Amino acid sequence: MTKRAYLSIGTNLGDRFDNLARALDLLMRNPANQNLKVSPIYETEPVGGVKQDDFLNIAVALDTNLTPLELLHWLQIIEKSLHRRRLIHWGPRTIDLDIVLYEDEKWQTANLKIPHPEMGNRRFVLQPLLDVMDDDSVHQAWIKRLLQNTTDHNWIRPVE
Ligand SMILES: Nc1ncnc2c1ncn2[C@@H]1O[C@H](COP(=O)(O)OP(=O)(O)OP(=O)(O)O)[C@@H](O)[C@H]1O
Ligand SMILES: Nc1nc2c(c(=O)[nH]1)N=C(CO)CN2
Repeated sequence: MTKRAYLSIGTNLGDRFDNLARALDLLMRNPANQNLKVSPIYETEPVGGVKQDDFLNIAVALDTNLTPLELLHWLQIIEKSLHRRRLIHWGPRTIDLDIVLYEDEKWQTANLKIPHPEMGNRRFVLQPLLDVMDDDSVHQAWIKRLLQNTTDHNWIRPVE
């Protein structure tokens, strides 16, 4: 059964534009993923207290025949192939791919939490997510409300 999934992707190490392009290419190399919609690219202030370079962030919507765990696994393969190293919690990374929403399903396991628990605290997730959200999505009104009410006032600006 095909499901609509929404991902958040961030990068602040190396060639950030190339990292995004490579991540999207790898994402769609899995034939279970179709109908990709990509948000504008935003440059964003690092959130979370670690001093580090600015991020590029995007969100994507896609149809997938993967289960949430299979999708997570595919995202981790992409992170590995882009040589992501996990050094500091909330620290710099070549690429980070998170599942934000998966249809209207809820997951609460050690390895996978959907909706992503931090989304409401991250303008860099909410704004691009709204950009790719389908108008008929059951989530749209909720995401608009989260964006209006978020206490995250770090800057984000679309890249020209
Ligand atoms: N919705 C989700 N999407 C991606 N990973 C998730 C999700 N929920 C839980 N995880 C788990 O989070 C781990 C990733 O941790 P990671 O080091 O990327 O955290 P982080 O990027 O520093 O922080 P954050 O997850 O808040 O962005 C993965 O191993 C995965 O099992
Ligand atoms: N602006 C921005 N800040 C972050 C980001 C990110 O993608 N963008 N990712 C983090 C770890 O998940 C921590 N802080």
